[in-house]
Amino acid sequence: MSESSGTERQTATVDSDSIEDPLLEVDGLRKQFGGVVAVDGATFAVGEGSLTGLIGPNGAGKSTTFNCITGIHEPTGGRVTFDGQEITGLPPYTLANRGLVRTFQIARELSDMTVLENVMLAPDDQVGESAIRSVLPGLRDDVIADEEAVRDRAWETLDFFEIDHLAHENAGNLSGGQRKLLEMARVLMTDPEMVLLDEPLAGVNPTLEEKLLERIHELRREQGLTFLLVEHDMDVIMNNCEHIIVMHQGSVLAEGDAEAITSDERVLEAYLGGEV
Ligand SMILES: Nc1ncnc2c1ncn2[C@@H]1O[C@H](COP(=O)(O)OP(=O)(O)OP(=O)(O)O)[C@@H](O)[C@H]1O
Repeated sequence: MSESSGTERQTATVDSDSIEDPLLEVDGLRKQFGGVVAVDGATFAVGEGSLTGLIGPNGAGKSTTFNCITGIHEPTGGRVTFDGQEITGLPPYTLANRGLVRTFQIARELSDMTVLENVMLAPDDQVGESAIRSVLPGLRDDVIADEEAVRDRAWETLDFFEIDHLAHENAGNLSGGQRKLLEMARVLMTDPEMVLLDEPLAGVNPTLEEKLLERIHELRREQGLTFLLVEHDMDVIMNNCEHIIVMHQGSVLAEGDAEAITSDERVLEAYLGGEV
């Protein structure tokens, strides 16, 4: 840093209050496992319709933050608000009914079912209650009874992700990348407003990676969906996310666009000091 500037070093920090139209707000989130404080007062917001990246060195607290938002872990402290309503500690199926979902790996028992069956069932581990109701939340009972509607919607979703040719294949036979597309198709069937993606591109080949990213951008553009993405691939984050939140040691170190983040000395220091 130049001493001659005479001013405070410019950083990428953006006050979360400055996020226009926040859909998700995380305020002072804390999660402790015994003596380990995994998340230590994380505060940030995700703008409606944005593709926001959550990054940080190994052990920064990204996955734990994710799990606290999506009802996998109960936070030790702090508050999570979605669409203006507090959702702190609510279970995944309640969140899914409100429009906040995350992708899940295809469970072992679903591997023996076909791709179409997987999509028609939707993630009942996520939504719970009636599988059919989970597929199309908010529909009237008489409509829910119409399995054909669910089937049509399932085919449309498979077509959108270009895995309709795999409809009758067992999910267990898919490649890693095809599984990721199926996981996305399953959450899309719940008609979400916001999707949280934890490492959606891990083990995905470049062709399918491009396809998945294209679909994410299309869903934002055409349906106004909001995405929060945890991803270790920096190129993916920098090239696709308009807003990036950097976590370090359980709290938010900096946030801003790719240019601001890559020129923030504290971010570079955090990564150099970490194991990345
Ligand atoms: N269930 C748990 N029990 C005890 N400690 C945990 C648990 N889950 C996470 N931790 C600890 O909390 C800290 C944050 O972990 P977390 O997995 O959230 O970080 P991360 O940023 O997602 O890391 P990575 O990029 O390596 O996945 C780490 O020190 C981790 O060892």
